[in-house]
Amino acid sequence: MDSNPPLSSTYKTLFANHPQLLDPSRIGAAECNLPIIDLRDLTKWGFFQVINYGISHDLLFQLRKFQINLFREPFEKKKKEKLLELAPENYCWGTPSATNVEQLSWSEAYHIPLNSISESVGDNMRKIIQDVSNSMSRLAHEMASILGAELGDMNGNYMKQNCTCNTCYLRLNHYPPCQEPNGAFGLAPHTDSDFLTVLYQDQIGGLQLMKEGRWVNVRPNPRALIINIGDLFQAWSNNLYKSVKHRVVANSRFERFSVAHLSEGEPPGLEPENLFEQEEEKRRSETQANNQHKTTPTYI
Ligand SMILES: O=C(O)CCC(=O)C(=O)O
Ligand SMILES: [Fe+2]
Repeated sequence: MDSNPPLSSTYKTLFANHPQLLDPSRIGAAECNLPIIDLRDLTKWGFFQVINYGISHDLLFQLRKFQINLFREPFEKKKKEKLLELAPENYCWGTPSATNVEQLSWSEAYHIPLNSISESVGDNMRKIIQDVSNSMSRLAHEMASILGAELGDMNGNYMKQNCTCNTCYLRLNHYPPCQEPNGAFGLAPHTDSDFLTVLYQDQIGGLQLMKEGRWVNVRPNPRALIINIGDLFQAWSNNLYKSVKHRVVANSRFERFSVAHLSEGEPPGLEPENLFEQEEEKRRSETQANNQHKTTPTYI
């Protein structure tokens, strides 16, 4: 017995009445390859780039201009004055506890807790920081919900519940040129302690990450933002996603700027303003433990 329905016999007359439909060219179309998303890449790398992320280049450029002007202020002013109306601890430079070059970060940074922005920063700047951080938070949540779907968290609920603006901050990084003969780290090796980091870097390069036991350079892409998995996400995903060790090498000729949006979770009993101090501390101890990886990097 035929298992197909009687399509031919039923619709024979329909076709017979419309012979023009039988021209085979009417069903022709060009061939295309659908984009392939290799989910294994996401679990292997821990770092990836996104494009068309829905944040205007103009907005990011305004933030970059502000960032450059901010770091151009005299050092004494940055050290003593509340330039962003933030506490002096929100500005940091070098690595006060370093006892050797391997532990040193040749950089300065502003940590901006996102919950305090509204009261603190001057109007124009506040708007730019708020717009960038809102957009980056939205992007982080979107990515978390895509990645979380693999783990059965269909709406990114975990991150929604645990990472709020109370626990997130922007870190403005500046890496001055370093002419010391033996080179230096702009940022000593570390993993990010947060859930997910969104990074906006300039085109100078210097970010390196650990891949299969070797350091590799990340080639900057002007169209892309970088997303990386933090320790919290690794733990929550039961090690499916990896919080990958990374560092920045200092450049002897050019300064470099980057902005990191960090989505911390709310650890019980820890005040948000202590989060970045905790992260600095974590970096310091990691630097001491991990410098055996100082090998020549290759580009990826
Ligand atoms: O500046 C960079 O490229 C990386 C910054 C970074 O790793 C961080 O702020 O945690
Ligand atoms: Fe980092």
